[in-house]
Amino acid sequence: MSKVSVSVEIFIKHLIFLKNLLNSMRQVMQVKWPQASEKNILKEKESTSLATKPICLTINGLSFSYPEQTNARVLDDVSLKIYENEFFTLLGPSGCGKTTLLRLIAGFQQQTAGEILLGNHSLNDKPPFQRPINTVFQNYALFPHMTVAQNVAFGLEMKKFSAETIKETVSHMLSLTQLENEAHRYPKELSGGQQQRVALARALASRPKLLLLDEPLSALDLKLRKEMQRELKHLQHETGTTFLFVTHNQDEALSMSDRIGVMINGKIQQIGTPEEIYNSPFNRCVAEFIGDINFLEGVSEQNSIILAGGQLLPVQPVNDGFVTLAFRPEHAKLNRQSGLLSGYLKEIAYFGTSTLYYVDCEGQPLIQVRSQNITDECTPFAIGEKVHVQIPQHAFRVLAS
Ligand SMILES: Nc1ncnc2c1ncn2[C@@H]1O[C@H](COP(=O)(O)OP(=O)(O)OP(=O)(O)O)[C@@H](O)[C@H]1O
Repeated sequence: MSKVSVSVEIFIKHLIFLKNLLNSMRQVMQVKWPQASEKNILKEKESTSLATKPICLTINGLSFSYPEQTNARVLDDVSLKIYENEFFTLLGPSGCGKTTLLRLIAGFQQQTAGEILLGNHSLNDKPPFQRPINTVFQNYALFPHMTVAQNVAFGLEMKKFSAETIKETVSHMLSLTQLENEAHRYPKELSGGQQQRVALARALASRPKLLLLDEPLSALDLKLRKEMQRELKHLQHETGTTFLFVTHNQDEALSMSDRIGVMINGKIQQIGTPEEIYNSPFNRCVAEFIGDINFLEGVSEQNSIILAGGQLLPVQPVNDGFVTLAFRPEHAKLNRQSGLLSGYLKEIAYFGTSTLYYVDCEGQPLIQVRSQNITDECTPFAIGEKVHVQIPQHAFRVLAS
């Protein structure tokens, strides 16, 4: 036999060995991955259930640049629908264009392209005072020379409601916001939380069709902020007003909203319920912005993905070439025996209710594993220790790039 045919034979034997190895690993791991069709089903379910709801606000292809920034679009082809009585949150990092979008909806700024509709009526040519929309600003913007009651009555007086209606409405709003005892005090005599409630009472008193809230809780300390989050939800429910709430705080968005629109660099990246946004982020930008997450880089190989550390995952890749997989730290578990990944414990951060472990796995970025501090079932892990990371099959998401 010639040298060439011997080499070919060895090469083929290697191939067969590798193929068998792949198949046996596939069977052992049996990882089942979310398929694109599952995502589509989710979308369809959502759109069918929402299709019957009346629409409050429609934004179609909205774009905007500030005059001095003609090259850069602050908003780039933004489209979304908000339904009546919905608590919709626009979530995004600082500078992504959230306030600008609110200013366009309120009419303080005019879009360069696109359309805004309230119900079926275009707002394009309507000045701010003709739009049945109110705004609650970050700094409250209360009238300092007016009492709480006068602040709340202001919008109603401008609209020339009768004295009796104004008295009744102010009393109702002060009761809803628990400000009855503060009616005759001035803004400077109130705490931050009380001022926030006056701003809300004033904005809701004239029964706007849509209330825009621009980071209204950001000036409050954490405890008060949590209290006000619950009060805001309660107020929205009691008044039945549609809320468009803006924040860069993901916890706030996840805990308060019916749906969230994630905005990054002037573009809406994903719209969904808090659970959809958290559990099924559409792309890496969204996944990175919402909560802690781990990314694994890999290369697609037929029906599998080979991780940078050489591990093989039997998953149908969504595209050829490089792929990104994601999983949340709370879905993984540290272990001393075995796991998909292994490495050395690099850092430990204690958070009271949970502990976050950072594991240095070869060929991957630092992997985070969050463990609830509910039991002391195993000897505590120590920095430098060799550990394994178990990741259940349902934890993985294959992300669009
Ligand atoms: N009046 C203005 N003139 C020029 N550029 C502006 C003006 N206002 C905002 N910008 C720019 O537009 C972009 C979006 O700003 P915007 O205030 O809408 O962001 P944001 O998401 O609300 O940020 P934050 O959460 O910090 O309030 C930023 O790059 C900002 O610098």
